[in-house]
Amino acid sequence: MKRFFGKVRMAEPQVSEAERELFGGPLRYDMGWSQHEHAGLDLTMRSALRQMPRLVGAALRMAWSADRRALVAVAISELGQGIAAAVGLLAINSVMHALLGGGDAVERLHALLPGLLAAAGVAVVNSALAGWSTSRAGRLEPKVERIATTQYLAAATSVELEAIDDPDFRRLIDVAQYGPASARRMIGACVSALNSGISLIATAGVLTILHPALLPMLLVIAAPRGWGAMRVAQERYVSVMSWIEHLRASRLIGNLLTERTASQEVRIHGVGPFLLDRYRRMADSAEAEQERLASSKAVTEWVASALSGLAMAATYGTMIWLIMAGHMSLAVAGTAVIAVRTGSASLGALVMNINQLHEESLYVRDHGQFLVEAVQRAIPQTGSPVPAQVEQVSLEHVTYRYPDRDAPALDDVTLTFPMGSVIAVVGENGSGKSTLMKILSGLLLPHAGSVRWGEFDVSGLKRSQVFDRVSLLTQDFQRWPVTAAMNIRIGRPGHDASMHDLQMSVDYAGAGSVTAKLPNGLESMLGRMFRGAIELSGGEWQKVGLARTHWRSSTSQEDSVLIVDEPTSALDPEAEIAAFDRIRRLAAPHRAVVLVTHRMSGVRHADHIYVLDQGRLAEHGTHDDLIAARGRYAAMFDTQAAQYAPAPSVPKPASPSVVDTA
Ligand SMILES: Nc1ncnc2c1ncn2[C@@H]1O[C@H](COP(=O)(O)OP(=O)(O)OP(=O)(O)O)[C@@H](O)[C@H]1O
Repeated sequence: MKRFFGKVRMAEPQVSEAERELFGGPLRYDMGWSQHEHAGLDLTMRSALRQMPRLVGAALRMAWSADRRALVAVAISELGQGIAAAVGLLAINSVMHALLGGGDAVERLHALLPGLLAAAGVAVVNSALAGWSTSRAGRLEPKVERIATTQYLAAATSVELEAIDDPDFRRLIDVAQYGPASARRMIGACVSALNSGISLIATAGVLTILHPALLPMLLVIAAPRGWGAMRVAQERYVSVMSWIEHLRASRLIGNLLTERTASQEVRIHGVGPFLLDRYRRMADSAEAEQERLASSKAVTEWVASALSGLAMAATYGTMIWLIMAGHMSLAVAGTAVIAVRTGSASLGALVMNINQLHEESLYVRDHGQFLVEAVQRAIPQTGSPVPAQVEQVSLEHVTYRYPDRDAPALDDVTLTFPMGSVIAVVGENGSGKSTLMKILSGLLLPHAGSVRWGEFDVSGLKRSQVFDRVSLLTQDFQRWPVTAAMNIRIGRPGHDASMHDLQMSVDYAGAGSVTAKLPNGLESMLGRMFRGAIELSGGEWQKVGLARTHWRSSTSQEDSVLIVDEPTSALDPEAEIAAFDRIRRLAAPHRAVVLVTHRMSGVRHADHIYVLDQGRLAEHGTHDDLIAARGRYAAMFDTQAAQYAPAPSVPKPASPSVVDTA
C-alpha cells in the first residue's frame, strides 16, 4: 500500500565505478537549474492547486502584454468549446429520449432528428472553434517566448560585472535561461487546462441537471486516474532528481570526446577508447534506471485503471439500481454513460495540465526572480557626464574582493595614469593585474577607495560614458564569428566604418598579411562556426584584436584610457617587438596607454612601471629606478633575461624521473 500511496522517496544516489574513477564520486555541477528537479518534488496535488491562480495569472499577464487580441480570441474560442460541449450533451440527451421514448420506429426516428442535427452542428462549431484557438495560441506562444527571451538577454547584459562573477547570481542566470521556453509551454498548458476545465464544468453542469447522483459518480471514476497521473509525475521527478547528475556526467564525457579542443589528446593519448568505455558503463546504469521507472509507471497506471474500472462498475451498478427503482430514466442513463466518459477524460486532462503548469512555472518563476535581481544589480543609467579633458585617471586606496573569496584581489592600491603616458603594470600570476584593469575600466567598482577621472569619482559618473572612454584589449578578447571587417568594426559598433577606415586599422596592427591570405579579404568570415569561415592562428587573431583596438581608439578624441592586457602572448618575437612599438605609439596627448604583461622586454620603455604582489603595490618607478632598487621587478627582469643569455648546456638527468610501472 505504501508503495502506491506513501510519499515518493528519492532513491539513494548510486555512483557507478566509472564515475568514482573519473570524478572521485557523484558529479555535482555548479549549475543552478538542478534546483528545479528538487523543486519539482514539491509537486503534490494540493500544492499545485494552491499555486494555480498565481501561476495562471502570471502566464496570462505575459500573454496579455504579448498579444492581447490573440489572448482574447483564445479565451472566447475555449469558452465557446465548453458551451458547445454542454449543448452537445443536451442534444445527445434529447436523442436518447427520442430513441428510448414511446411510439413506433418511424416516429422515434422523426423525434431524434432535431437532436441529431443539433449534435452534428455543435460538432462542426466545436471543431471550428478548436481550429481558431489553435491558430491564435500558435501566434501567442512564440511572442511570449520572444518577449521573455528579450527580457532575459537585456537583463543579463545590463548587470554589473560583479554580478556575473557572483556564483549565486551566475546560477540564477543559468536557471533563468529555461524560463522563456517554459513560458511558451505554459501558455499552451494554460489553454489546454482552460479547455479541460470548461468542458469539465459543462459536463458536470449537464450531469447535475440530469441527475444529482451523477456528478459524485464522475468524480469517483476520474479520481484514480488523476492520482495515477500525479503519482507517475512525482516518481519521474524523483528519478530525474537522483539521476540528473549521472546523466550529465555521461553527457559530459560524450562532449569531451567530440570537442575540438580535446581532439588531439583524445587521439594521441588514447583517451578516446578509455572514455568511451566509461561512457558505456555509465549509460548502462542510467538505462537500468529508465527501465525501473518504466515498469513502475506501468504498475501505477495499471492500479489507477483498475481502481477507475472498479469505480466505473460501481457507478453503472448504481445506475441500474436507480433505473430499476424508477429514479432514473433509461435515456438519462444513456446520456450519463457518455457524459461520464467525456467528463472523466476532461478531468484526467485537467490533472495533467495542472501538473505541467506547475512544472513549467518553476522555471518561469526563476526567470521572474532573475529579472527582479538583475534590476537590483544593474549598472546605473544615471550619473554626471565624464568631462572631455581630465588630465589623468587615478586609483586611490582601492580595495576589491571577489564575492566568493576571503582574501582581497586588490588591497589599498594607489596608482596614477596621466594622459599621454605609457604605464606598465607587472606582477606574478594572480597578483591582481587583471582585476586592476577591470577596476580602471569601470567594469568593477572598488569596495573601498576610489577611481577618479580627473577630480570625479567614477561611482558618480555616468558609467556608459566611462565605458565609452575605455578601449580594452585582453589576451582572451572575443573572437567574433563574423567577417574580418566586422571583427574590427565591432570595437565601436555604433560608429560607421568605410573599408578605407578599417584598412587603416589593419595596416596599423600589421594585420595586412593576415587579411591578404583570406579568400574575400576583409569580407571573409572568421572562426569555425559557419561553413566557409576561416580559422586564424592565435597570433593572427591577436593582430585582428590590435586592429580592433586601433579602430576604437581612433574614433574618440576625448581623454581616454587604452588598456592592453598581455596583448602579445601569441606573437612571434619579431611581431611582438613591432606590436609593443605600435601600442606605445597609441599614446597621444589625450590618451593613457596601460600595458599589462609578463614580458619584461615590453615594459622597459614605459614611462612608469607599477609592480603588484598579492594584490598590493610592491614598488613603482621607471625601469632604471626599479632595476637600481634591486627589488621584485629587478628579480623578475633578471630571471627573464637569463633565459635568453647563452647557457653552457642543460645537464641531462642521471636516470628517468618518471618510472613506467606498467
Ligand atoms: N572572477 C573571479 N572570481 C573570483 N576570484 C577571482 C576572479 N578573478 C580573479 N580572481 C582571483 O583574484 C586574484 C587576482 O587575480 P587576477 O586575475 O587579477 O590576477 P592576474 O595578476 O591578472 O593573474 P595572471 O597573470 O595569471 O593573469 C587571484 O587570486 C584570482 O584567483
